[in-house]
Amino acid sequence: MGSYSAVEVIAAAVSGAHYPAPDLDKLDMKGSMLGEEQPTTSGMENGHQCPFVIGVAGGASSGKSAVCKMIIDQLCDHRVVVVTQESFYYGLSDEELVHVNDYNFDHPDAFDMDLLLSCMENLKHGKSVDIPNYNFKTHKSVPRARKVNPSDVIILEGILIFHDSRVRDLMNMKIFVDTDDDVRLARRILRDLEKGRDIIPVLDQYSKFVKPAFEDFILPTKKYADIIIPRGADNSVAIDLIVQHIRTKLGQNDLCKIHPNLYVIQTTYQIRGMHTIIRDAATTTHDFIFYADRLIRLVVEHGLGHLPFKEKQVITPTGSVYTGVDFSKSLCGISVIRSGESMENALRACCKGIKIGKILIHREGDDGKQLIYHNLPKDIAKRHVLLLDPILGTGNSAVQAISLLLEKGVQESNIIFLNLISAPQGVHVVSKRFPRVKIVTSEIELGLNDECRVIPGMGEFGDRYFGTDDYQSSTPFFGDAKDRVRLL
Ligand SMILES: Nc1ncnc2c1ncn2[C@@H]1O[C@H](COP(=O)(O)OP(=O)(O)O)[C@@H](O)[C@H]1O
Ligand SMILES: Nc1ccn([C@@H]2O[C@H](COP(=O)(O)O)[C@@H](O)[C@H]2O)c(=O)n1
Ligand SMILES: [Mg+2]
Repeated sequence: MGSYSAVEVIAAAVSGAHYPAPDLDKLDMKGSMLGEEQPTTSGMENGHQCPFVIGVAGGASSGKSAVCKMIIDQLCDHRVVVVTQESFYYGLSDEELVHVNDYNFDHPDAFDMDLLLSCMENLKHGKSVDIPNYNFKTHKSVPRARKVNPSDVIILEGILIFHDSRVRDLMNMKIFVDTDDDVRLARRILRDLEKGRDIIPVLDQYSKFVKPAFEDFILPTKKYADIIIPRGADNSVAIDLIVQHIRTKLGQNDLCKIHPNLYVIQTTYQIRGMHTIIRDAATTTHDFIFYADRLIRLVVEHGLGHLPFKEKQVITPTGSVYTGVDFSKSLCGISVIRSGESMENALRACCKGIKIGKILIHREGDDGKQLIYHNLPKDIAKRHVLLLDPILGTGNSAVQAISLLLEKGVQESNIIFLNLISAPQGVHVVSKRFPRVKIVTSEIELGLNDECRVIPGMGEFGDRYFGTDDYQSSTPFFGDAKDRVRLL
């Protein structure tokens, strides 16, 4: 079969859109092409900020490069660099070149992993590196190395990038692109024929080396993946979730460094999944309450972990001594009416019989706030206070509420402000004014829009939780929600 007709036949067999694979060796942050040295503009050298390292593994032609390109495109406001394992192929000796068809490019020994590791360690420590420039036609590294400067995100991509545990250990997130064998073979044939190779040696290489190496070395590394992406670049939902996770990590690291009293609970895909539901405008009141309650409970538990404790010993039913801790008893909750009231049940569920006071702050225009009502425990000055409000936006309500608590004699360091989402602006305002107040949140937002609303946000929390929003007003109320609405 001539190569032209083979291409035609195979092209017809490969379904779906054709994603032009970027030349990742030449691709750098924000999709720009490399070649020239990049300027280093971040605070890497001073104070060295550790980059977020993502490993992307998968069979040859599974779509690793296409997935990387999608991640880079979506992370457009962060500096991203891609390092491909292919750059670290050992060059072939003259002897090996004569028998190139017998050379196994899919075996772990084909790569100089020590050099890859040292480049990665330097990048992680904020140093620029020279990445070899491998040529697929000559099977040798060409002299002009690629200079790569440290970045916010480093993507390490390659068929066997999870094979070496030393390299795996450098990764903050491991992705395996899981694409059907036939699709990978079809894409590979197309790609190699386009490169000018002949079909017979391409198929020979596949059956002799590529397929066995996939089964023996690549597929067994799938177990190390944190995320497995079926269908590669076609799976935009998986890629969106990955990008959101990276954004959260990058954003929250910076903010937590600036504000040591900001605590963002460790994210998991459960937590991201719950956020996805409660942020979705189409979510019913019933589901909104259910998932908001689950998240609130996590935030409350985390907040309680910041309370002081005394060591306590107990005798277990086996007669042994268990040395544990005793919870702080001088505690109360204060909810900011009305959305903060949604957090009261979780607090009561965690702290039996806890006193909960209330503060009502009226919003005047976009940033003016007026305190119009409060009902606080009389002995509040002696207590640790868990201040409850699910959304920290501009920080104006929080400042009003915390100012009142301080007026009543509460010590600043005894206040823990619990919320579900925090805008960086609000965190700055509260932390600057009250540096000893702890803020515990489950996600940091992108920011505020022109109307001072949190984005991406989740809309008017109180309305969505108590079922009084227009969008969901026709939704029937269920159990707790109905009672809570009536209580208002
Ligand atoms: N989802 C997809 N649908 C169709 N073609 C794809 C898709 N993902 C990748 N391709 C094509 O398959 C080939 C191999 O993709 P690439 O991303 O380079 O894979 P890898 O980096 O894993 O070898 C490229 O020609 C690319 O255009
Ligand atoms: N000189 C070479 C070097 C490597 N290969 C093949 O490339 C594949 C890995 O690259 P992907 O982008 O597809 O992950 C691997 O299967 C090698 O066989 C080659 O053909 N020639
Ligand atoms: Mg590739």
